[in-house]
This record gives sequence, C-alpha cells and structure tokens, in this order.
Amino acid sequence: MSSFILVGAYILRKLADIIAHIYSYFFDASRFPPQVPSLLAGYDNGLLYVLNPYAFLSRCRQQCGSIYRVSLGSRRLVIISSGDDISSVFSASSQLLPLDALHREMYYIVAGVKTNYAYVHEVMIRDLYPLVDRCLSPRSLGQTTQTFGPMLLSGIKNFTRDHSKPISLMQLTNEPLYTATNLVLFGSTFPTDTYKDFRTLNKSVPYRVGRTLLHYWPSYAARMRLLKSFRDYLQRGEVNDCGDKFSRGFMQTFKDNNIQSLEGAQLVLIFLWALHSNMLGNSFFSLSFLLGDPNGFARVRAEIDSAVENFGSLEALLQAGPDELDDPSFKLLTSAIMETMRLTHLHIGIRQANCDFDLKLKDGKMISIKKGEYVLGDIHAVHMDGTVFSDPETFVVDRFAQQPYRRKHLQTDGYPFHALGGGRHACKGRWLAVYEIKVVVIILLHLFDFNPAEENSVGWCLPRAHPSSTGIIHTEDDIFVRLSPRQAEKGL
Ligand code: HEM
Repeated sequence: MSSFILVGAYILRKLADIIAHIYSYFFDASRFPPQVPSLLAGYDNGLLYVLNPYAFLSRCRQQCGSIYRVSLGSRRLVIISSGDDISSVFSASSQLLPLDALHREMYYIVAGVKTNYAYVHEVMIRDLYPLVDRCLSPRSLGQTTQTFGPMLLSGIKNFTRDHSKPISLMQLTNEPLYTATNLVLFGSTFPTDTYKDFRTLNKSVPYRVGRTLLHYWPSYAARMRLLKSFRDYLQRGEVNDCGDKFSRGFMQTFKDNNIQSLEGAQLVLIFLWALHSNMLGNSFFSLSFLLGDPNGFARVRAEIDSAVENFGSLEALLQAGPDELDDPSFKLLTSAIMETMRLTHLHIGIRQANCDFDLKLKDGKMISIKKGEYVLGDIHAVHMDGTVFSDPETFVVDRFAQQPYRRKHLQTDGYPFHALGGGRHACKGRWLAVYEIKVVVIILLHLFDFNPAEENSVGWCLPRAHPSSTGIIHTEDDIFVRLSPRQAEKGL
C-alpha cells in the first residue's frame, strides 16, 4: 500500500515538474505573488504537501521566490518565507487574520472537539491564556516553578536507577519532564501515569493532520484514556498545593465555568498538548544534537560543571529559579537550545483571512489577500537561509552565544528567528520552555556519561525527520543509550 502511494506521489511530482516547466513559458513574472502551477486543480499539490510538506514548500520556493500563492486541494494559500515579511503576518490584526482555522483543526485532531468548539475555545482564550500570561511571564515564573528542579531530579533518578540496561533517550528526556511539569503546574492530584498515552497521541498528530489512518486506533484509545483521567482529576476538584497560583487558577476556571465533564477534559488535553508537544520534542533533539557533536557536548558540560561548582552542588543549583539560570554563565547551553529550535521548527500556525484586505510588507509592498485565503509563514525557509545563518543545516552549538548576553531577552534577538512565534501571538510559554529544557540538560550532562547502546557502535545516529512533520520535526527514530554515573556521582 505504502509503495503504491510512494510511486503515485513520485509520478505526480514528476508531472508537476513538467507542468511547472511548461507553465513557466506563459508565466507572468510581474504578477505578485506568483502562483504555483497545478495539474489537477490543486489536488496534486495537496497530495504532495501532505506527503512531505517541507520538501514541497522548498520546491515551490525555488520555483516562485519567497512569497507565492499555492492551491492545496480546495484551499488557497499565500506562503511567506522571508523573515521580515513573516513579522508582518505576526503583527497583522487578529480581526483580519485570525488563528481560528488552526485552532479548530488542532482541537479536533488532538482532543476530538467537534460541535462544542466555540465554547471550549472561549474558555481557553478568555480564562486560560491570561492565567498563562500571569503565571509564566519572566516576572512570576520563578514562583510558579519553585519545586520543578528537585522534582525533575528525583524523576530522572528514579528512571535511571538500573544502569545495566539501555535506555530510550526519548523517554529519558521526555517522561520526567512531562511529569514534573504537570505536577508543578496542576498540583499533586494531577494524574502521574499519562505519559505513554500522551506520547501515543502526539505521535499520531502528523498522520491525523494528513488524514492518514496509520496509528489511528492506538491513538484513539490513548485519547479516551487521557480524557477519562482528566475528567476524574476535574471531578475530584481539589488542588492540594494551594499555594500555587497556577493550579488554583486552573481549577478555579473549571469551577467558575462549571465544566467538569467531557468539555473540561478536552480543554485540559488541548492545553497539555500546547504545553508539551514542542517542549518535549526540543528536549529530545537538544540532547540528540549534543551527542552528535562531541566537542559541543564537552563545552556545554564544562559550562554546567563550572556553574554547579559556583552554586556549591547540583541540588543548590536546582533550588535556584529561572532568574538565576537566565545568566551569561549558561550562555552556551541557552544557545544550544535555541539552535535546536532553529533546526527543528518548520512553519508557524496558519491563519485564514476574514475579509479581503491588503497585507503591508516591511518593504512597503502590498499583497492583496482574499477572504477565505490562508496565510502561512514558512519559518524553516528563514531558518535555513545561508545568507543569514552560515552552514544552516548544521547544529552549531555557539551560534547564538556570540552576542552580549541580555537577561529577560531571548538570545536570538536580532536574528530572523521565529520558532517561538512573535507579535500578538508570541508563544506564552517560551520562558517556561527555555528554563525547563535547560534544567533537563543540566541534570543529564552533569550526572551521566552517555554511551551508544550498541557496544560496537562508532558514533551516534541522529534521528531522521518524519517526512510528514508539521510544526516541529517529528521523528519515529529513538536513540538508545547506556548511562554511567560520572566519577563524582558514583553514589547514584
Ligand atoms: C519549545 C517549546 C515551544 C515552542 C517552540 C512553541 C512555539 C510556539 C509558537 C511558534 C507559537 C505561535 C503560533 C502562531 O502564531 O501561529 C506559540 C503560541 C503559544 N504557545 Fe508555545 N511553544 C513552546 C512551548 C510552550 C509552552 C511550554 C507553553 C505553555 C503553556 C506554550 C503556550 C503557548 C500558547 C498559549 C500560545 C498561543 C499564544 C497566542 O495565540 O496568543 N508554548 N508557541
């Protein structure tokens, strides 16, 4: 079946290339933005996009330049792939270019939200977004994450007790992070046994976006179990650690809106997905890239060891909050995390025009956007621009460590870097994400030496990107490692 699809896709691709070639003779280069040719009223492009969005967009860009129109099935899109112009999309008014189409799609794909979308979305935007703004801003993040470091350390220690067996790097970098984050944000009554189901559901997202049935049943069953756990959590209605503003506010939102049933559980699941999907991916890839770059690994570890020494112990460092870790002494580590985001983030959320209007670009040029058209920022294209990022395909550990360090600023400021969005819809969890991934890498690099699980292996194989990845690179590959406690930590 899959070889039939691949042959079909190959033939379609060749046909699209031939048509594009013919089309270029009749192509009006003065028309702006140019239109990607299509053989079958956009359905050929739609199929090629679903099979490998990132290769398809790259071919279109070579053909048409950095801004172009393309039909994917019945959907008409304007694709923008230059840094300055993507910023214009970010700052466009939500009345003109709302994110609703994306939200509706993701709510359905992740949590099965159908008829009750408007209500669930309203609670999310009206009550939960402001809560995130209040509790995860640089000013209050320290209070929200007070117990995160020690909790994560204890989760990692539990997970790594048996050094005789190979360990999945995916699970090592994800499960303790997932669990500690949930406990810190939602309180100790939040179910702690949901990681495997969350992972199964998250793995199915690229297939669900492409409307492929692969992984459908296991992920459907996983979603049902997750919804049941979250419904039970809401029904218990108690947050034990009531000192925590976030968990109290979260539970209060459900009480105020009197939602405890399926809608409440769906809301928790969507929120959890927004919180974890990118962060877990980044945590796994940060470690993978570092393992693939022994020199970078050694330099980041030296930075961490020196910081641990300054704090007196790892435990003392983990008691410190995000403010203390937002410091030039972690410059290289922060750069490694941002570099991982640069390499693994594909494109930003799609927006759909509410009416006809002219989108003004940075150079003063206008694009006339028609009602119903979608606008998509191809951030991967920007992040792979060799005129801005030298050797763009390579993980360069200190790429963002060269400029002076500014606290409470992303180290990527000044670069065309869009992995965390921007403008009106900049990622609300960005400070939490950067802080927590830092803590994961600090603990793992300080405590362990990593060896490939295969004894005769000569090096590390980087995980391959799944061709249907959307948003962030997905991978089906894992890396298996043997951990050994470092000399100073033999007591582990
Ligand atoms: C590495 C981790 C993360 C990455 C790369 C990331 C990326 C993004 C991006 C690109 C957007 C903008 C989407 C758009 O404009 O279309 C966004 C929005 C958002 N992110 Fe994140 N995110 C991460 C972690 C988190 C975490 C930990 C949270 C915690 C709750 C979070 C909550 C949100 C929310 C609520 C929005 C919507 C903002 C709005 O529409 O006003 N994200 N994120």
